[in-house]
Amino acid sequence: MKIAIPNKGRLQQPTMQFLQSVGIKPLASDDRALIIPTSWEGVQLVMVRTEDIPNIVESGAAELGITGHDYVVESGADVEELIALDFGKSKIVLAIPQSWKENSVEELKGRELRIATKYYNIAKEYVIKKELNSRIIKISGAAEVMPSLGAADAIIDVMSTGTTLKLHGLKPIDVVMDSYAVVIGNRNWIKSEEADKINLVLTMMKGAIAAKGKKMIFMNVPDSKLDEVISSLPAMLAPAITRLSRSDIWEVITVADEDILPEVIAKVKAAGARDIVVIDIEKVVK
Ligand SMILES: Nc1ncnc2c1ncn2[C@@H]1O[C@H](COP(=O)(O)OP(=O)(O)OP(=O)(O)O)[C@@H](O)[C@H]1O
Ligand SMILES: O=P(O)(O)OC[C@H]1O[C@H](OP(=O)(O)OP(=O)(O)O)[C@H](O)[C@@H]1O
Ligand SMILES: [Mg+2]
Repeated sequence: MKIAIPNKGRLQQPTMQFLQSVGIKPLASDDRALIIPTSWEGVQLVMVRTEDIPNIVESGAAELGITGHDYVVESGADVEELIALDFGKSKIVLAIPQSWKENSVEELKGRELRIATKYYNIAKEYVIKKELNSRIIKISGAAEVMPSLGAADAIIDVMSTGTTLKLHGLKPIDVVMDSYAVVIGNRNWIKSEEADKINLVLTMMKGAIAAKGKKMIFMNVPDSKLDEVISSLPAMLAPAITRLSRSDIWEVITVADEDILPEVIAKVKAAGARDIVVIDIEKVVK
């Protein structure tokens, strides 16, 4: 089976890291190779442009793909968005020159606008919905420079921190949509001969996401301290407890989010836990 992934750009590195956490590791091949075998027998990565991935997956040339939600909508491809990922987060915004007095899209009604964007279809639908008197100018990138060049009045483009807009004398006045990286699938993947393999890949992807930032904590607790240690754990952490053979020591095992780890360790240690061991969790398959 094939997974189409970005061969360059913003999503490339985080996609590779995500696949690594799933256990899908690219095997060394020619740097220029666009189809790469992986450590999972029968799973190949197809390296293509982020914006082409929805159409490639719709065609069935790759069963799965990782791309941006914005490109799924823009392409109009009939694919399934299977898993939302926690990277590639951005907003597609309408931005106008800072020097304009208008601060909302409503105030732009009636004004003639040329909007430069690489999201032609998204922009088209947006200006109709907002009843703007606009002409959409399709460009391939560097939208932020178009207003100061005089090639457009406004833009619809990706914003994350807003630094690029500010640098070019622009201000966002409306969010057209939120975007994030997604795992997409061909509509007929379930009928594919490789459905079992695809299903396993999806299960492992969800497992890696569920495990992210989660730690397993083991500790030894003397009989006399057990109640105190258990009650010092945050309420949602339901621990497993086992008595160590032939001793008055209990082993207490629990799972905690990374961000509350220091607090949990400090509390259980103060309550009498010893030999505290913390282990990364790789997958949580439900
Ligand atoms: N600053 C950003 N922060 C987070 N996500 C972003 C950012 N910029 C773009 N993205 C997201 O990354 C994906 C690809 O972005 P983009 O269209 O900029 O292409 P790129 O990967 O940077 O390649 P190119 O070199 O063609 O610009 C899109 O889904 C987009 O929403
Ligand atoms: O709001 P900001 O945090 O400034 O981010 C927004 C910028 O990030 C992206 O560009 P990228 O860095 O991917 O470079 P590119 O122009 O080569 O695509 C996007 O196209 C914007 O230009
Ligand atoms: Mg970019």
